Amino acid sequence: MRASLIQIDVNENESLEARRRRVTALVREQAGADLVVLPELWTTGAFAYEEFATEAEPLEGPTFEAMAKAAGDAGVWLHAGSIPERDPEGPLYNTALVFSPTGELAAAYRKIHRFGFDKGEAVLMGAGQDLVTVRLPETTLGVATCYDLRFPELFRALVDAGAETMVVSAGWPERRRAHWTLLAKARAVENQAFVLACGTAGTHAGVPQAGHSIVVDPWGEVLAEAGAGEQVLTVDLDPARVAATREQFPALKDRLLGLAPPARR
Ligand SMILES: O=C(O)CCC(=O)C(=O)O
Repeated sequence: MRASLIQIDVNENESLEARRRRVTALVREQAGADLVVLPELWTTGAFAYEEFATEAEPLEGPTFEAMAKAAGDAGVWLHAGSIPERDPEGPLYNTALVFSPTGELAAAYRKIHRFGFDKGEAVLMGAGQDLVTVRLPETTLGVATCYDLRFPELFRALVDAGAETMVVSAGWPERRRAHWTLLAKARAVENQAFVLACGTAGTHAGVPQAGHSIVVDPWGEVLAEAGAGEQVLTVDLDPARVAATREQFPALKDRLLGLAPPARR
């Protein structure tokens, strides 16, 4: 299975429309991949709090339309990162979109853990409630967004829901890059799953971004890691490694604390 993570440079020198056009072209260029992943809130930037309300889109807005078409044109599964979603009957949400290779919406995931403590996303957006997994022919994706990476219980719940490949789209800041790398590896090792973590490059709203998108295998080995700038990180994965690792080192079967055991394969 070939995955391409597109680590987009998000900065204020480029208009949202220009970036959407550029990203659409980049996705189309990934024809031949099985899965393409984009970062969190790449239209506005994850720290551009003032723009969340002004640039929020209905679920099926311009970014949805562009990404659905790009997925269909390229014939790839596309985790299109997230958008600030305007729910006509509720608050804004930080919503990730996943499209099938025919351009159909396969899943929408509203970020559960909002970042900012008492400001920013934590007060400007509503919290999602639902876990999201997506069945691909080769693997089952577990979907998470940025700050979610700090909450191992979410990933364990995704394992219980059948996830084998955790896809994390993010706008992670440079000053906590060490946490990003460490947590991506930890989530892979503890869940014996692939982790595909795609962040942004550049600086927006005065916050330099970490870049360093990373792909970790179920044994915790780093298969690929991006640098700081805009980059397409392409990697070939063997999805059978998940079952093999869980079989050879069956730590998930030793869970206690009253949690449901993982389904046996
Ligand atoms: O947890 C962190 O350090 C960064 C989280 C974040 O930037 C986000 O969720 O948007």
